[in-house]
Amino acid sequence: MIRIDGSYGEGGGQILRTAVALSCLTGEAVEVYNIRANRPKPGLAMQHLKGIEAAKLISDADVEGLKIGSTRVVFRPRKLNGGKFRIDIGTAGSVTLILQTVLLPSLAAEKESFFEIKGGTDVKWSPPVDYVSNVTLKALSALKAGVKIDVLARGYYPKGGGVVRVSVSPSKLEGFEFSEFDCDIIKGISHCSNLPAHVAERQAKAAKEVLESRGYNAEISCEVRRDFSTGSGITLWCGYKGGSALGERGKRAEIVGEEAAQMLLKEMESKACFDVHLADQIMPFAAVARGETRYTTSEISLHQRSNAYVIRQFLGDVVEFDEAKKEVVIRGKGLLS
Ligand SMILES: Nc1ncnc2c1ncn2[C@@H]1O[C@H](COP(=O)(O)OP(=O)(O)OP(=O)(O)O)[C@@H](O)[C@H]1O
Repeated sequence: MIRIDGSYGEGGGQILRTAVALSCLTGEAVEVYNIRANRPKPGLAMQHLKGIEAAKLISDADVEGLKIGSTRVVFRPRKLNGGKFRIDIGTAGSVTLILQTVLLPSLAAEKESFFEIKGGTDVKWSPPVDYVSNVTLKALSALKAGVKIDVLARGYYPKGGGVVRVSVSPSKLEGFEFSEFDCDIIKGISHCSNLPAHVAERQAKAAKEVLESRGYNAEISCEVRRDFSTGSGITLWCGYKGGSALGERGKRAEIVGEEAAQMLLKEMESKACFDVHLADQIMPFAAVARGETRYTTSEISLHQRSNAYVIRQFLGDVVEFDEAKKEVVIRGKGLLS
């Protein structure tokens, strides 16, 4: 059985998600201990628990330690299944972090998979759903992954209730060399629910002004909704880079727009091809693809290092960091060919 130290690197939820995803895909049982040891409340939180439950569902796994606060989990997958799955996180836990657990193994299932996931679509410390649709999936489609995401409702903190439908086709992933960064036009979505339309409009206008003042063209659409939860946010992207921000009570819409624009601009200042987040998200996919994947990143983060650690336990030394060039080279094992 593969053993993973959950306190490695940033010691957060990422190690657990990558470990469980690779366990489902390879069929190898895994034990993860010291789970989220470096977090103020160590062990499984609801979002992590739901991610493991989702992985259990698609792989018919036998799981030990599946409860809130648990710092050790043993996951023994049986057989990967395609089909229809419904996952209700119950809170505003991130739907995109659930996807980080189930997407990779579902690409290896014999049949197509359809997920309906209910929770937070735009919540702190996780990729906004528009980032996944427009940045993560753009990179995954270069690796030939067949994934489609539809957002039916948005879910914000604290009520959640956002709904996404995701279809995943069995795919033979291939490595890809991502070249230098190139940005023609910045795109974006500014959204709000149960708030006046001017909230989304002001977020978009403020972001556009910042981006245009730096010489970029920006096309930002507005989405004004009446969903179950109340909130707002904006996600911007260009090439393989993104920037986003969320509204909060007492925070002016203009500040939200400016924050997202500044986050994207900071990434665009670097000549790297990927932003720091995409650079960790793509690693497990590239590691199982056939052939080599290469990209530069604005930063070699702890999340990337801990993903490399987990990948090494399952697949050997396939990830290499060139610290000077800030380049990640992944020699894929061709498990999906
Ligand atoms: N603004 C953002 N845009 C895109 N991706 C993001 C953003 N913020 C976080 N992410 C991604 O979300 C994931 C978060 O992983 P992390 O381990 O921090 O989360 P977690 O499960 O909530 O863990 P913990 O609570 O233990 O920190 C990473 O893949 C990271 O790249």
